[in-house]
Parts: sequence; structure tokens; C-alpha cells
Amino acid sequence: MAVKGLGKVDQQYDGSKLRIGILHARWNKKIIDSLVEGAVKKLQEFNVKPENIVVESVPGSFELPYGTKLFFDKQERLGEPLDAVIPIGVLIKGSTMHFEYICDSVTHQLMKLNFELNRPVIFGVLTCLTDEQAEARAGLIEGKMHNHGEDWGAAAVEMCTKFD
Ligand SMILES: Nc1c(NC[C@H](O)[C@H](O)[C@H](O)CO)[nH]c(=O)[nH]c1=O
Ligand SMILES: CC(=O)[C@@H](O)COP(=O)(O)O
Repeated sequence: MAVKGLGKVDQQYDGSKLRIGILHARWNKKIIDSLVEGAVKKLQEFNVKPENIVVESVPGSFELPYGTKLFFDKQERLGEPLDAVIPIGVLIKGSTMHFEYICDSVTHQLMKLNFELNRPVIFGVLTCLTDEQAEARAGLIEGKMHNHGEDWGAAAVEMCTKFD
């Protein structure tokens, strides 16, 4: 088992009053499904109520930053505002520069959204060179790596509550 990862949380965070959005891309669906499942499982372990976990999708990772903004806006309009969004995408290197451009622009724009929206936007995007790297990071290869979706769920609750 790899040594990398979030490790134990520094304190117990309570997500019972939070509403968290998960916005996932539909590219690389099998890996996405596992990551979403990991994030949901961890949110529930941190007491986020199932009815307060809102899951939506966009076509690909490129759509995640603007989709995240629209998701916050829509939930606000509905009177069910989100405390944080976990955008989840899986980028896998192909044979052109497509991968590099999307990795770079999406990462920067998701980071900027934290400050623009003044809400936690978690970095739930895998940027992998091979299918196997992505599968391992979604916990799909027995004994290899943990499901990184769990880290993203934990990070969302911590970032919503830590500085209260
Ligand atoms: N190659 C991958 C993509 N590509 C699709 C783009 O993200 C986008 O949906 C399209 O260009 C339309 O704007 N998306 C991923 O999530 N993962 C990939 O590996
Ligand atoms: C257009 C795409 O999302 C995808 O085809 C990228 O892969 P490649 O670099 O092999 O074109």
C-alpha cells in the first residue's frame, strides 16, 4: 500500500449542518463512479446527511469550473445553497496536447473559484498519464492505492467547518 494520502484527520469535523455538491464529469465513467462513491461515503462518515449531498454531472472536465459556478448559483436560487462543491473529473493523457491544456486551465480556474465565490471548491480532478494510474487512484486496483474520492469528501467538510 502506498504511503501517500491524507492520513488521519487532525480533528473530528461535523458535517451535519452542511449541504455539499458533487459535480462530476462523464468522461471515464467507471473511474468517475468509484470516485463519486468514495466522496459520498466519506461525507456521510462526517455526518453529512444523504439528502444534503447533491450530485450533478457535466460532459467533461473542461466543463467543471463553469459548471461549478452555475451549480452554486442554481442551488442558491432554489433556496438550497451549497456550502462547498467537489468537482470530480478524470483526465487521461491521449496522443495530442489536449490533456495538458485541459489539466492546466481547469486546475487554475477551480483554484480561482475558491476566491471568487468565497466558498470551498475542492480539487477532485485526477490528471493521469495512463488508465492504470487513474484506476489505482479510484481504489479500483486491489492493494494499490486508496480511493481519492474519500480525501475529497473529507477535505470539503474540513474546509467548511475548520475556520468557523
Ligand atoms: N479527454 C478528456 C476529456 N475531454 C473532454 C473535454 O473535457 C470537454 O468535455 C470537451 O472538450 C467539450 O468541451 N474530458 C475528461 O473529463 N477527461 C478526458 O480524459
Ligand atoms: C478530444 C478529447 O477529449 C480526446 O480525444 C483527447 O485525446 P487526444 O489527445 O488523443 O486527442
